[in-house]
Amino acid sequence: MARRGGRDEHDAFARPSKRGSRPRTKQRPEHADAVVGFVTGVDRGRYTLLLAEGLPDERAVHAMKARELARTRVVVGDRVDVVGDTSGGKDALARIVRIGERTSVLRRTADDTDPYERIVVANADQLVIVTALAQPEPRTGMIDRAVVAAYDAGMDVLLCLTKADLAPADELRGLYEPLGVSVVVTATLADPASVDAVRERLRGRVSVLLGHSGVGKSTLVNALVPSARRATGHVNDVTGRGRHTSTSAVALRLPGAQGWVVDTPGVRSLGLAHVEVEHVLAAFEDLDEAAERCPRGCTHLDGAPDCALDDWLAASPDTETRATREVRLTSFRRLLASRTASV
Ligand SMILES: Nc1nc2c(ncn2[C@@H]2O[C@H](COP(=O)(O)OP(=O)(O)OP(=O)(O)O)[C@@H](O)[C@H]2O)c(=O)[nH]1
Ligand SMILES: [Zn+2]
Repeated sequence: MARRGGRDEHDAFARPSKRGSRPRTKQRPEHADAVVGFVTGVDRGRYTLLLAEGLPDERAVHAMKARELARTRVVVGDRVDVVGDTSGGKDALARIVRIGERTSVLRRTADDTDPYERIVVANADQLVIVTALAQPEPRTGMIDRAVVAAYDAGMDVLLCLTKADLAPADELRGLYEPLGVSVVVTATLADPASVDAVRERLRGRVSVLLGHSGVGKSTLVNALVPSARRATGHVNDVTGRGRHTSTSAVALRLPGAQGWVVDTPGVRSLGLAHVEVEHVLAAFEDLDEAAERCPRGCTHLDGAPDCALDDWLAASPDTETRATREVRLTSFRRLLASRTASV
């Protein structure tokens, strides 16, 4: 359900024609010489971009935002137009003049540590929820919430269950597959070949990796992108933090330009205050259709008066369909309920 493509606007920007089809206005300088860059890193107002991705003149450049974008946030995954010194030389500094329309926006809600709602990553296709099968024990409340955040953002979900050498995956698989979540099981250290299934699911896509400290996310990232050399190890008992000092997201390219993984070392939870039920519902075609007959403002939760999802279940044509629908509805309602659960 993640929308790929949608690059037309950017292609238009990249077109070298000086007589572009867009009107010139005084407010918005044309910047006909702008080129498109992909934001791979953000560090205190300094952006790292990849230009001419996949072309012979592909290069990384550093850039700042143009003054007119001072109040606009640029995040990892953004496609931006840049002007100025785009040569990619060591001291070259380009200028971001426009941000491309975003196909998806993964947000985190304001919380105790950060009073602002923020966009974490733009234009990602899928959220990879990295969860250990043991050490630490999986917490389904956290997984549910991440699924909600991804569906709200318009992203697919891949549940990556790590440390399969320590515990079986059947139970979690049974909980999440009915929600349309793809599941892969890995044992990165004991069985490096198990990572191939993850690689397969990442190919050609922009994927955000999200996981709690100690689940083996850095170990996985290092297996996927050996040049990344993410710090791995145990959690600091005193601070409760991992060894990472950086907290901003960074996009890492899979070998052979087979897609991007965005690591989010500082993001421990996404927060769901901004989530709209309708966005989550849209990820479930069958339920979405059935819910068209719900009363206005229906919460679709268990016991919601006249919720058409109950009628949809009751109208199952046979026992097998009923069993499938029941699992799906129960799982969906569990997801919705996780929005307001305290964790
Ligand atoms: N048994 C087992 N241990 C693993 C596996 N993958 C990683 N580990 C171990 O789990 C611990 C945590 O791994 P990391 O990769 O550092 O975990 P992380 O999720 O990046 O955590 P932070 O570094 O705190 O963000 C390390 O001691 C790893 O060696 C696995 O497949 N099986
Ligand atoms: Zn309803």
